[in-house]
Amino acid sequence: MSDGDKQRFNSLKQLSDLRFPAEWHPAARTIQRKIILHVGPTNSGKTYNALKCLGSANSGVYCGPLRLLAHEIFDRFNSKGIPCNLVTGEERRELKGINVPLTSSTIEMVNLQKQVDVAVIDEIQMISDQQRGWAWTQALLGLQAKEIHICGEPSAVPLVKSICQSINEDIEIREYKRLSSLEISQKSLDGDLKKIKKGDCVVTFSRKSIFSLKHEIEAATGLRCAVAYGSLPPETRSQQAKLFNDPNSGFDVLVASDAIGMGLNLNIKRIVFESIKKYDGIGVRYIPIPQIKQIAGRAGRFGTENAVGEVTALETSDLKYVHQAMDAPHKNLEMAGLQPTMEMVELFAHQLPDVKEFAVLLEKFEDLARVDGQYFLCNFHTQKLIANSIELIPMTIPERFIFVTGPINTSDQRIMKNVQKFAMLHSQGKPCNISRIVTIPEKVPHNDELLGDLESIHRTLMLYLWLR
Ligand SMILES: Nc1ncnc2c1ncn2[C@@H]1O[C@H](COP(=O)(O)OP(=O)(O)OP(=O)(O)O)[C@@H](O)[C@H]1O
Ligand SMILES: [Mg+2]
Repeated sequence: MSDGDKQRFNSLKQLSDLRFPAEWHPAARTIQRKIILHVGPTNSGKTYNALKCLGSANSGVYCGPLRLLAHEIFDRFNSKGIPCNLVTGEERRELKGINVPLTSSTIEMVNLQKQVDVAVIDEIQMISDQQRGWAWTQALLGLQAKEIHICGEPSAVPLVKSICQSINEDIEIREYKRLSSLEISQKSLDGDLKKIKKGDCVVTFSRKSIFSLKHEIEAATGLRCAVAYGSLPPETRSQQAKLFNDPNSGFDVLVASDAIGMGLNLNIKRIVFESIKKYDGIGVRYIPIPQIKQIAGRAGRFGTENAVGEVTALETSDLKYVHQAMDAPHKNLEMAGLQPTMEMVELFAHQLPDVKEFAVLLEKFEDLARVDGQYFLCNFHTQKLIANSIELIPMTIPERFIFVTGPINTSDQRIMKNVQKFAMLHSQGKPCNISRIVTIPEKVPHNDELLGDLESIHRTLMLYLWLR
């Protein structure tokens, strides 16, 4: 290796050194922050209590995992007469002409430059998520708040404690118990859909089976079913949840995927697992234990006639796994995610002028990056797929970074094509006429394929708003 090469290698190693992420946020390090961790099972009032502190603050921010939740908190505060703004990747709603003390935000979009009295970080266990974990780490290390309320599962306690210790911050732990009891049934439904009753939420893991189950249950019981699954737009999901919760809507059963695990207010009496396996992009696997617990925990709702929740399975063979999962002790999280900032990637790229492809650049960063034992580098898998699809379109590194970190479902080929169209227009400096890119169908979709098209159109519109 020549001296020049050595120097360049050292400089690359330095630029990809992620061992001290707390130092990325010098302003937060100058504030004496008080950290309160609210932990407990699903439906134990963690978020409720954290929001009570936020509601009485002079200034504050809520950081949530989903657009749906950010909206719900925004609505909740404003309807109580506490002015609150909304900031998500797709949408900004800012109340004009008055002093607005609060902001409800999706965690990736939270403003770390602003000083506030109180911040809430919800669903902290997501800090270990392979793709999105970095956003929780960033909020935890970077929020300039005098008081930070963190809510989540007990599995996150040792990791959050250890991160706080590493930055010399004290942490107070408040433990919660479920507000309603939860019974795991000894009997399955013996495969008989006729046994589905009002207040049941039937859980299955593919869109196809959600709709076929809905039709089968409606035929077998005469009850009408609302649906909720991941690629259903958040507004529709919340409208379906409202139908199910309203005893007079005529929709008495919910057929849903794991999308009910977070963010929806649901009045479920009993969770019925129709399936306990899911295709994860590679193979069919058992649903992980923490997820079974989170979904099951949705049964039973404090202060309603469904105060005691029940959990069962459609098939006897699946009920055994549900029991095992519910009895299993929780496993502590070990590492928090990190993602380099755009500036870091840009400086890194300057040292490698010969590397033209952005995906290769990301790969080199991944190879060289060093992290401390309690952190990991979030994977660049989707970023690399997006980078490859727009590789031939001329753009600067920061522009590429915006595209590759966008909310893009890379398994949807239609949206991947539209990403290229957006990138092309941007690169040519042309305005984007969205009605030329998507056409909203006039008729309600009546089959699986048309429904898939509609979901793609929605994703494209959301990406358009995000890029705007
Ligand atoms: N003290 C209380 N008084 C009235 N309602 C409450 C109280 N505590 C919680 N609730 C209600 O109970 C429900 C569950 O509370 P919350 O959403 O805070 O639970 P959580 O522990 O955050 O659950 P999850 O893990 O699902 O996020 C909510 O509808 C909430 O408004
Ligand atoms: Mg909560």
